[in-house]
Amino acid sequence: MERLKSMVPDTLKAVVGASSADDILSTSASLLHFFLALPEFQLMVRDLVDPERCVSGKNKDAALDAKQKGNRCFSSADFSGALAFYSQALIVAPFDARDKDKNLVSVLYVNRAVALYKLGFKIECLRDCNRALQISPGYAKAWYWRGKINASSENYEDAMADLHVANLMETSSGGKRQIEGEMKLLQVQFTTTSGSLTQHDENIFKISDVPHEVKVKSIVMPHKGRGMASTGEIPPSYLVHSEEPYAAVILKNCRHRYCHYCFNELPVDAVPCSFCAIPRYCSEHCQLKAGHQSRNNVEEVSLHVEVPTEIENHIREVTSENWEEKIPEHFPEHRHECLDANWPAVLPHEVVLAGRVVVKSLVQRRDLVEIKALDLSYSYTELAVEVKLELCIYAIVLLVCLQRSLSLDLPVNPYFVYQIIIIMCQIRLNSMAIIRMKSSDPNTPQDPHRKLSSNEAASASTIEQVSVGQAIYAVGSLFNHSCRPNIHAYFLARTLFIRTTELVEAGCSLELSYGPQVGQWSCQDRLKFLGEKYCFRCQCRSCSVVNLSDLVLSAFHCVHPHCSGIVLDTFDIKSETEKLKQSRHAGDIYSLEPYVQVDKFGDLYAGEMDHNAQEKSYSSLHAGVGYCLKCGSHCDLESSCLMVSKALGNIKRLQDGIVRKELSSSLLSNALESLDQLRKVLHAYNKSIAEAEDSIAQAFCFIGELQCVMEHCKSSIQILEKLCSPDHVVIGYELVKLLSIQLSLGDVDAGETLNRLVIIFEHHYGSHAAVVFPYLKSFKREARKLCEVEDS
Ligand SMILES: C[S@@+](CC[C@H](N)C(=O)[O-])C[C@H]1O[C@@H](n2cnc3c(N)ncnc32)[C@H](O)[C@@H]1O
Repeated sequence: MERLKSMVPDTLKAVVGASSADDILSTSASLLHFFLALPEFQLMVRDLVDPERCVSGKNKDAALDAKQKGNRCFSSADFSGALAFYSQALIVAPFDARDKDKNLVSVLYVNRAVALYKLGFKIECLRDCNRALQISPGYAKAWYWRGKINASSENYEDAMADLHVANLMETSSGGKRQIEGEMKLLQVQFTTTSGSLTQHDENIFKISDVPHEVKVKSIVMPHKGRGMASTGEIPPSYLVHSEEPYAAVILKNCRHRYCHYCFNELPVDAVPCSFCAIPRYCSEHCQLKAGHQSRNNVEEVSLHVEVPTEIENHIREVTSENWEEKIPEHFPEHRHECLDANWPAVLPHEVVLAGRVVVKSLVQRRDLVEIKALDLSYSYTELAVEVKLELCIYAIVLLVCLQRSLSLDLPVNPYFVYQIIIIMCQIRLNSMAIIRMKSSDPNTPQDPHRKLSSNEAASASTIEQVSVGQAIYAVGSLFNHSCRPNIHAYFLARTLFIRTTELVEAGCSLELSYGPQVGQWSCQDRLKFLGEKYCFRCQCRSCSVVNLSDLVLSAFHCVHPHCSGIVLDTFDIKSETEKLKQSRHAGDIYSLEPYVQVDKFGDLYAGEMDHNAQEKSYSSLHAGVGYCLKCGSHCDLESSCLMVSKALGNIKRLQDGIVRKELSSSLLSNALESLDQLRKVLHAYNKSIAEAEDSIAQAFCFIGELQCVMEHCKSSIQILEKLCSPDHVVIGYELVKLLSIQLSLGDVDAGETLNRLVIIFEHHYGSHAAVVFPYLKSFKREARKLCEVEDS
């Protein structure tokens, strides 16, 4: 991209930079004309679409090489290593390649099944045996291992039938003897009351919670454009919206860990795309939904002997592809991208997402005259020159790639470039990051029934949110932003869910947070982020009134230790004064009374005032730079700032020590001293203190001093409760940490923490709380045990 950008002549760059939304068509024409005549551009596009140069193509030699490495690991009993190499081989193995006389993919599935068997992954082993048999129904080894795994799961009837088929298919006498030995053993164990190893796909969520009757409608709001509002009163925790994405794409750094369709964590028996070496799916179900087609090169089974009907039925049942299950009409997102093309692997994920939107729109309209995908707002004119140039170039590259890799006759003309630019601008403004909770995903190997104990519990239970995908939701995009939202959005698989977090009155707008929230970011930072990322100046109420959180987030303490007043520096006081000018509600300022001398503002808010009175009051606030807003005492901000920066330096060194796993006692004692200093000079609710408390808690966790971890964790939560609110979802995340420590310590307060945690999570995730946080179950079990011990 940088090379292409640098080739654009300055005059053309200037035209693009100065272009407005109305000029996109003419700018597209000039740029397209320039690039189509540029040999470097043609070379680059050829690399992106040429199957010969494709990095994402299948490669038999690489597959055989990985298989051999897997075999070596297996021989030395390194089954995890073998599993990894067989999985790697499956990703690059061409679907029709042969290994000696067998289909290579089936061989690899069976090899992986055996490694999974050795590692105790029963369901995964069975699934891999089935996959091998669906490609090669006559593969004796696959039947044999299917029999073994069914037998070990006490599924004797199936096991016997599998071994019977294995024996029929096996051609070597040694092999037959082994199978017969196994059958004899099984005969002894055989019981008809077998527990069946049911094959279910755990990665597909069964969503029982559907939105209640619709209580939302689209409205047009002053300064915010379209938005969504309630039609009647909506209770808290009410599911107001759920939606599948118009199009979605996985982030590049998540390709190896998450399913490319549903974005859940991949199981150990992930299924690769049969045609290219990039996507991995958690199941055939996801693979099919992403656009995979049923295979027609399945091998024939030829049985030379008479077999009983039940065995014939068993073979048919196991080997027939179970892909005919009813899948709702769905656009195959990945299908057009995997015809040996490089571009989906190489171009940024937003560009691939734009490609998916374009193709879906074309396929749905069934004509190639116009792409009219989404009716979403976008910004172009306000974008920086470099951003505009990049968008235009990517649109041209994408169009040419789509034209060459699709069998559709897609015209490469300025009008199409223009439409793709608009789609890219819509994606910039409206796409949502699909989030997963790290270490709390329902499909992580973490066992939700495991006992929480020792300092492992303390360190493992930090909730981290990870962006795994980017998606466009047609209706979800209409919800506007508020820095104090009244709805909460989250994802299960690809589905977006939106729930109220408070009682919403009839006609009230429903607004979620695009990222920055009161208590987490300062007002200035929120405005900056929203301006840069979404091109708007936030008009939510929280940005126009004075909030305690905005005042204290980075404030200093009054020089009098017992005064709770706030001392602001120039930067904060300027912006807060600006808000005061806008404020017309006395209540906004009176609620700050414990921290600010309200009398100073007098009747400022009691309605319309004369200009001089306003000026006088504001200037008295201006005079407060470095002065306590409550008692007026002066604070030497210069020396305070120096002290804070030194103390924060020590906290940073402690954090680095934790990351490097090198924690000396001097690092910890310096950090504790620094925390004391921060407490002296910063306001009691300053966010830096909460962060320092948290880092120190982590350090104590590292050395196993759980009592200290608990104390610092509680202190951090107390500050966050003031900054956000006691029932904010981030408090829930912090309570997870505290609870796991309390459980490890056998602290009886754990029950109370658990109750708070459950209330917060159910408030934000409703009946999905247990799916999003599967370990809630083990927390409940542990807390119950603790209470029983206490009672007895
Ligand atoms: C995802 S869209 C929301 C729907 C949009 N209002 C529409 O008419 O399509 C985001 C855009 O809505 C507007 N918007 C959303 N929240 C806003 C807020 N708090 N203040 C001002 N504008 C807002 C901005 O123009 C922003 O770029």
